[in-house]
Amino acid sequence: MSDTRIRLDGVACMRGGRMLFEGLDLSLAPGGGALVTGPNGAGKSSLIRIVAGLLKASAGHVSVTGGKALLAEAAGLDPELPVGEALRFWAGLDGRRGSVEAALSAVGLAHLAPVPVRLLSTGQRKRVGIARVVASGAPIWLLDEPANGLDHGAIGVLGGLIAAHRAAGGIALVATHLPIRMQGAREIVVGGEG
Ligand SMILES: Nc1ncnc2c1ncn2[C@@H]1O[C@H](COP(=O)(O)OP(=O)(O)OP(=O)(O)O)[C@@H](O)[C@H]1O
Repeated sequence: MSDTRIRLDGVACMRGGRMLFEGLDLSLAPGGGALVTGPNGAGKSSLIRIVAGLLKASAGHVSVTGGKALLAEAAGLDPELPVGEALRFWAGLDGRRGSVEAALSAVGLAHLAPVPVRLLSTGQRKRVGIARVVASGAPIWLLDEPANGLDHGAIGVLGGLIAAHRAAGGIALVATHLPIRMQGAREIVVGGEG
């Protein structure tokens, strides 16, 4: 993961004719983390999408080196499939079908592997989304509101997974309006009128 890197220079994001943020610089090397906070509509998700390559910056330069795993609102899991199979579909694309069981255990949901995705609660669905990121093996985690719907214990588990990922040389960029513990992380506050 040594050449893994995120670098933003003077990045701006304009949406719907409104400047959400501009002049944003960010440099994350292996082990690095950044926490993006700000009110509703400030541009947290937009920043994650820019780094994911799904949205073009209005100005500035974006450079991302390394495989990315994105956790967004839509988990992209087939509602009819059992949880384990739904995760194996995605992990299989990365040649990592064998990593699903451990990833489900990491989020404390190994027992839900045979249960159809559509039967999951909100928090369980989010945790399965986190398992999908863990199973991907991607060095760069882009997490958009990963704590939404999680109980206190699960937020602690999430913090531990992010810390372990960074300790192993990964990078985490996390947008959240809930407190998530990320030691030594750069804090980015995006403005906005809410
Ligand atoms: N496709 C789009 N076209 C125009 N404007 C958009 C589009 N998508 C989002 N926006 C606007 O961009 C702004 C920022 O949205 P974004 O989802 O990045 O905010 P956020 O900080 O993640 O908000 P929240 O905390 O509510 O999730 C909002 O005002 C939103 O209405």
